[in-house]
Amino acid sequence: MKHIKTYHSLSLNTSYGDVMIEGPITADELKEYQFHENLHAFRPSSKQFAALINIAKLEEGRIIISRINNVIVGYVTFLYPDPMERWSLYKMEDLLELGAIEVAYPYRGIKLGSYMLKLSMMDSMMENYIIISTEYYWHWDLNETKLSVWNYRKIMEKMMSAGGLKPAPTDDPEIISHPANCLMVRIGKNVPTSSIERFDRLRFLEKEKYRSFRKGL
Ligand SMILES: CC(=O)SCCNC(=O)CCNC(=O)[C@H](O)C(C)(C)COP(=O)(O)OP(=O)(O)OC[C@H]1O[C@@H](n2cnc3c(N)ncnc32)[C@H](O)[C@@H]1OP(=O)(O)O
Repeated sequence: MKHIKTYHSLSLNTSYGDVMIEGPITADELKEYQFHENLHAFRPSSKQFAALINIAKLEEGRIIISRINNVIVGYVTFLYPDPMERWSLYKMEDLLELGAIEVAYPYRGIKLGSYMLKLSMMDSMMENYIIISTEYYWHWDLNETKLSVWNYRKIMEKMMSAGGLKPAPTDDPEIISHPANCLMVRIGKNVPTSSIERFDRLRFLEKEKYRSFRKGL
């Protein structure tokens, strides 16, 4: 599969001034910018910036950013699921994971997350992918926001729906270990039925396992 990346951008007028939402951004372009020090929800900001640069270099990797002048204040990543994870079991070339989305603390609640997802889907290539996002409440910034898991889950659902991702059932043990966790999915218009069927099996691997135990019964 050829992963064609087409750049899109939009400018948002906010109380913090104009914010440029743009991407997919190349690794060289990323290196031209500063990374806001408050982008540390997943790991220290310098390490996260280095991770983003590496993702941008991947053939399938996509980085969409929110930028004020030359400072990156938000980002979203798309790449193949981690080879250690269930979602890479069938090595589906048309299955991408929304790996992480983050907006620096002072700039939250002004729709940057929603707009980054909207912009991500403007590239018609995204219609060729199944996009997943695994939502685990232990990845959420409950400390800084002081929100309950359920209110945080509401934010995630609203924001993800801006990119067309919707909660979808699965029997993944980690996801079903807490009712606020969920799998979010967007199936592009050009995804073939064979991929959708393979993805359905992937969502319900436990069922598959029991079916194979029953062989001959
Ligand atoms: C796959 C993963 O990455 S899971 C982990 C997700 N990332 C994190 O938790 C990292 C820390 N959190 C963040 O960076 C941000 O809070 C994000 C990325 C979750 C949300 O980004 P934002 O730009 O603030 O989201 P955005 O402004 O688009 O808000 C989406 C909706 O939630 C609402 N919302 C956002 N923050 C709050 C809040 N603190 N309280 C109540 N509602 C809120 C918005 O009003 C909006 O609702 P609306 O569409 O009805 O107006």
